[in-house]
Amino acid sequence: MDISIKPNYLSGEVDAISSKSHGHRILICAALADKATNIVLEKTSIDIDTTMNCLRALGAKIEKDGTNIKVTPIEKTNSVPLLDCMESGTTYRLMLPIAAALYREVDFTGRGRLPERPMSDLINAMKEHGTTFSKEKMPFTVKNGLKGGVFEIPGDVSSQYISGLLFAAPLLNEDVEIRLTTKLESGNYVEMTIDAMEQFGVVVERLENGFFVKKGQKYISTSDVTIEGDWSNAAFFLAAGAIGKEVVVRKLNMNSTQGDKEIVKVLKDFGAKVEVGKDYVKVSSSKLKAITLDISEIPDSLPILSIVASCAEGKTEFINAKRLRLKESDRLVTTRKMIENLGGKAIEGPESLTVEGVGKLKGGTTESFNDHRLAMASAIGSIISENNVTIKDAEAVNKSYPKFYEDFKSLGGKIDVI
Ligand SMILES: O=C(O)C1=C[C@@H](OP(=O)(O)O)[C@@H](O)[C@H](O)C1
Ligand SMILES: C=C(OP(=O)(O)O)C(=O)O
Repeated sequence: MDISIKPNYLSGEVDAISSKSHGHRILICAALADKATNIVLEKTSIDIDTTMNCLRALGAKIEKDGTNIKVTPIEKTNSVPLLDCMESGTTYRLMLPIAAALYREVDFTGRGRLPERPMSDLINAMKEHGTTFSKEKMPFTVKNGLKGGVFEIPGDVSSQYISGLLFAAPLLNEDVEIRLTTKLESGNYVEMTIDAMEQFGVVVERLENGFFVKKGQKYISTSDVTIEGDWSNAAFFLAAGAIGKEVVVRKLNMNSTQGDKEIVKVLKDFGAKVEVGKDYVKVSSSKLKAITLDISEIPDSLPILSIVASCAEGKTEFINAKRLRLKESDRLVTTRKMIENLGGKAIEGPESLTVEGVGKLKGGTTESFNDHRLAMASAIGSIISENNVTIKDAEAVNKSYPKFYEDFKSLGGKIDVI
């Protein structure tokens, strides 16, 4: 689907959708627990549905009734489960150690760029613990289970490796220590994992250089869990406020462990007017100034922040961005191309992106690059464009935010499908 957006300010209020990252984690803990858990999840996305389907393949029962989801824990089957991770990195890296711990044999497959995204450090760490893989890349068959002990793994490729090993740890018969061989990046996502595990009764100890999970712990079902609002996706509309008129995003948890709640501070640093309420954030524009931002802890915010940077006086530098190349697209390349396609200026470094503030973008034709965050950032870019913005393959938003264009229109956005 290609769409054309007529430049127009967005204004008004919108509810944050359910967090993809929190959703994956609570579904996983519920599927590994001792009895059924009820989860309230406002809206799913392809990635959350993908995790649900993988848990079903492992033998969990997941029933949806509107926004209520009942998860009945995994009962192992005699067949060889097939886990299709679609294009979800989180599903793949979280489910691989879990599935290997539960089943003697399990098949994995995936689509799009996912089989090419990094996995070798996790695969090698699992091989050291007895797991065998029919091939180095999906589709493959995983056999022989997973043993506990000490896992050595880098922390600067994907934090999802660590989250996956942590989730699997209580399923193993030995203590598990995860020893980081580099500094941990995207560390808040690991905190979110530990938080979810603790909510289900599993204690994770933080070591100076890693994590420790004592053997013999069990996931224990908790009372109803509501999936919190998604800060990574709220960021798109909060940014719309910063470059346009007043926008309010509701249903956000100010005490969330989601790293992307940092958007509040970042927009303030750019100079936007930001008001934080009990469960909402209100943003409106002011004179914006360029900043230098270490993006390593909040990688998913780069595409939308580059749109904000296009509006800010001076050159904004996004540094420590090497892992941006490992996402649904190489986001240093695709974010640069998006800005260029829309008539702005961006310079790509090996591990950085510099965006020059140009005030207004020209608009024009860009594409999603099959990356939801690029499609959403381009749509928000239309606000500061002189001409219409055409986005090719705009349906990429379905990966994390299927009702993005609906919400965009509810705030006054003007979209035509072409
Ligand atoms: O664990 C998670 O839910 C995620 C971790 C991050 O990935 P990396 O740890 O690979 O940076 C983030 O980019 C991704 O969108 C979601
Ligand atoms: C990188 C992302 O997701 P994943 O790694 O789960 O594919 C994302 O949502 O931006």
